Amino acid sequence: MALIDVVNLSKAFGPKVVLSNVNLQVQEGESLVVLGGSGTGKTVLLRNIMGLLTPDSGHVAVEGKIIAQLSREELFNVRQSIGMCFQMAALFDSMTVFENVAFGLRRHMKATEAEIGARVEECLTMVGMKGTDKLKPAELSGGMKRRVGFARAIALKPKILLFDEPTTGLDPVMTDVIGRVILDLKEELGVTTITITHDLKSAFEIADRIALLFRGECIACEKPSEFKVNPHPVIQQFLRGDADGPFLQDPPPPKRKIQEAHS
Ligand SMILES: Nc1ncnc2c1ncn2[C@@H]1O[C@H](COP(=O)(O)OP(=O)(O)OP(=O)(O)O)[C@@H](O)[C@H]1O
Repeated sequence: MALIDVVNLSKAFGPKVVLSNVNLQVQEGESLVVLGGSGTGKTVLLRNIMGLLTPDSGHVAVEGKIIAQLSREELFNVRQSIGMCFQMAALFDSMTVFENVAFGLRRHMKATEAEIGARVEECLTMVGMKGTDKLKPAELSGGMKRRVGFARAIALKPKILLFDEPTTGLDPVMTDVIGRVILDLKEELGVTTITITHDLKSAFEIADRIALLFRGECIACEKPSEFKVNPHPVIQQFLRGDADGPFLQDPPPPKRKIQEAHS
């Protein structure tokens, strides 16, 4: 049985169909990377997995439990097993790094201050942020903020980690650092991960399998080596990062000659 099972998932907002019959299975310990153009429903997929959105049809099951059918208490328990790493880290600006990482522990665990302190230090060490506990988010770089967000997400020892565009806005070197941190977390903690990214280099490093969403449908979900050579024109255009091809709904502006562009 897959740990995360997305079955014929469809979701629309008014007339806008965002996800249409999406099927994805993620096995325990596996790392799935979800690619897709802007606005193709990648975040909507994660929000359905977390039970923050309800499918119009189809379902998401986590450990065999259909998310949309759970009671509040059951959903709360399933969410405890999922660590969410939000786009741009989403830290509480008024709190220190320590308080940000301790936040979930204080709310969900009956632990002494010493136990909380030890767990916060352990999590910060795991993401290479030891010694930053007294800093405020404003004092951190973008990459450091993401790592603190990861530390907060792993604090409650989740079985599943969801990363929503963990490298957006970071330079290529920091993007690589974040990719390595995700790999380390997966290996050290044995967690199952779903990562949404636009960064192909990290995608190929992190993924056991890569899925591509296109116009609401999942058009591929396969090993990186298979994905790379999949002849589907949308996949090949996405890999090339080329404006010409079937990927864009509207045709791209015509290519101008270099001379014209500089005149
Ligand atoms: N709660 C909502 N109400 C109405 N429309 C929504 C809602 N959530 C998402 N959408 C729409 O669904 C579409 C897909 O959004 P989503 O955030 O999943 O895209 P994405 O693939 O994650 O894009 P990006 O890569 O740009 O972050 C968008 O057009 C968005 O406006």
